[in-house]
Amino acid sequence: MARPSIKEYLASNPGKVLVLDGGQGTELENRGIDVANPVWSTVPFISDSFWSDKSSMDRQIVKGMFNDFLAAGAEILMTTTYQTSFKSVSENTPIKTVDEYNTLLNHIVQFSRDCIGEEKFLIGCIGPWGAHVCAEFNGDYGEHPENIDYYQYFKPQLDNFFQNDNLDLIAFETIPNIHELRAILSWDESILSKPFYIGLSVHENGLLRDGSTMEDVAQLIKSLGDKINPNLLLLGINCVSFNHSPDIMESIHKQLPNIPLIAYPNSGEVYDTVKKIWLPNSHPTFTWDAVVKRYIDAGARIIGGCCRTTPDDIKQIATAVKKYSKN
Ligand SMILES: C[S+](C)CC[C@H](N)C(=O)O
Ligand SMILES: N[C@@H](CCS)C(=O)O
Ligand SMILES: [Zn+2]
Repeated sequence: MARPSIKEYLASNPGKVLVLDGGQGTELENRGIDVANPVWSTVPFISDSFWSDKSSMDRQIVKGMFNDFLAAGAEILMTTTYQTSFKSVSENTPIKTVDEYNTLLNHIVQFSRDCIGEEKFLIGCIGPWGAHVCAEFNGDYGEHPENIDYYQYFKPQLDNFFQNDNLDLIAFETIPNIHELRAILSWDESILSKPFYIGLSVHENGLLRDGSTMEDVAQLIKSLGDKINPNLLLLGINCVSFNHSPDIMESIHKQLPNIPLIAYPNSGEVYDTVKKIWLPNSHPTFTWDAVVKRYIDAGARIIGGCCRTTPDDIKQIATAVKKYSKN
């Protein structure tokens, strides 16, 4: 394989900070794909023509997105599979069986690998239960979040991703609820058998979207002691407000100084879950230069952008990473 294991790579290059790509779903939307759909950014991959017609418009758009993130400086990119759980797909598309679902995931991963080449790292992206019920920004998992069978929900996507050698790292992204976090952290190497990370969805006030504090999160992790899955490579935040993200990163680093961090905030706009549109909020007062410096000082090893960030944002991140990391 052309690539080293990401775990070994990060360990043997302690000053290296990898540049991640930007908001894929919103970038596809910027380029004309209508993602206002129950499977959100999975939508282009559902049509047969994406796979049968090599010159299909959607195929060119997805390829163009990867090319532009690469050209901007991304060194690690993800599959566009945030809302591609078996439950979301089987309830909302003509794909109904696990076999058909595995074929879909295999095609998406291979297509993504072909787009980025053999040298770059590829992340298998898994959105939270909150993506399925559109609660990733409020953490509202109903009256008994502790009773949700998270493993059952994630299992088909995990089973596929963990056996696919094209994927270097698995992402549990935009996790807004501490019960879901507890469930993921309870799975050992027999379930999570290669490197993974967890991206938390955190409110502007620094609380997990369900109201849990970063102290609660840290306590949960510390309570695992040496039972923590050694494949947990990084912890961090994604799709949180750009402006508030450095404070949140510093708070996590203070609680958990030994865990390598990952950060990829959104633009600071706010998602309207009913209309499925982005509304302006606080305008950025910081620059990527300032934000990236603070992330690196707080122990970030992977930095990129989430929703509504574009190749231009990734270019600015890459420049700042070069300036502040000991690459
Ligand atoms: C990260 S959000 C913008 C993804 C889309 C959302 N789960 C929805 O279904 O509308
Ligand atoms: N990986 C997803 C994140 C959604 S919050 C995307 O970039 O579209
Ligand atoms: Zn996002």
